[in-house]
Amino acid sequence: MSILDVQGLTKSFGGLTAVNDVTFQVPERGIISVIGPNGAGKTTFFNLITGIYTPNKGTIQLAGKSLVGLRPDQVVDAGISRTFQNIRLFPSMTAEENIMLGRGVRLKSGYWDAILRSGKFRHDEAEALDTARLMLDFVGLGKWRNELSTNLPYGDQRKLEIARALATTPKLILLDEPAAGMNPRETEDLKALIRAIRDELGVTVVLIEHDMRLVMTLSENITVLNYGSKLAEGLPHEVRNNPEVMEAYLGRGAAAGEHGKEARL
Ligand SMILES: Nc1ncnc2c1ncn2[C@@H]1O[C@H](COP(=O)(O)OP(=O)(O)OP(=O)(O)O)[C@@H](O)[C@H]1O
Repeated sequence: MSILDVQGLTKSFGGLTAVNDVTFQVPERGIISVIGPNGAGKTTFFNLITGIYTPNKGTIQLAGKSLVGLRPDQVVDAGISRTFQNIRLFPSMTAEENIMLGRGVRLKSGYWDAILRSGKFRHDEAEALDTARLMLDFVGLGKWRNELSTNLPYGDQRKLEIARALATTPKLILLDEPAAGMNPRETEDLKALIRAIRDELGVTVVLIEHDMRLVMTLSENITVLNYGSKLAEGLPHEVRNNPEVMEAYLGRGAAAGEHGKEARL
């Protein structure tokens, strides 16, 4: 059964159709990748799902509930969290504080509860701390709990962002280029972590990724976007051997030269 069901999704910026009539279904507890050359519309697609942009056309349903028109925080509340292409941590906060901030979205106590430090607020705060610690341990960063996030090694900062997204207890997590800038060992660790997110937490994973080795070995299904439209969809070996997909990557001579990783399918 699909946990995420996207039908005919379209988004234009002026004359440019960044996402064009895309239909996309994600099975519950799947690990699915969205790939495509630079500018193909991948991040815009994530921005539509997470309420940052409103689509011109199309529907988005999470477990049967429509997400179109919801604000980003409401989408998180509905059960989708995400990480971003560029690291978005608060450098002057500790690893634990960064995660508690993520968990804050789920808390129900309001402004006056906080001012008055009501029982509800203290309960929520304790729960947020528990979740933060649990998620830090889950991603293997327990030892960095009280360290400023800026002092963490690069790969660990990316893991911290994943922990923060997980702290909202999502049904589905969207990872935007999680391996960007990672060395091969960090990428291997990331692969194991993504599998654990699905296997141990039961969270469905959708990732945008340019590292083809990671995509091909991790994904159960791959959707390829090109100029905003869905070019192909299928199992990793089907996508890898699809002549249209090869053309989309290699046909852009500049992309093959500048982004060698992308060109190697
Ligand atoms: N807010 C915006 N306003 C105008 N154009 C935009 C906006 N956001 C994205 N675009 C355009 O939409 C197209 C798709 O961009 P998008 O960032 O979604 O691609 P991408 O596949 O994620 O690329 P990359 O792999 O380089 O991150 C690009 O031509 C981009 O310039």
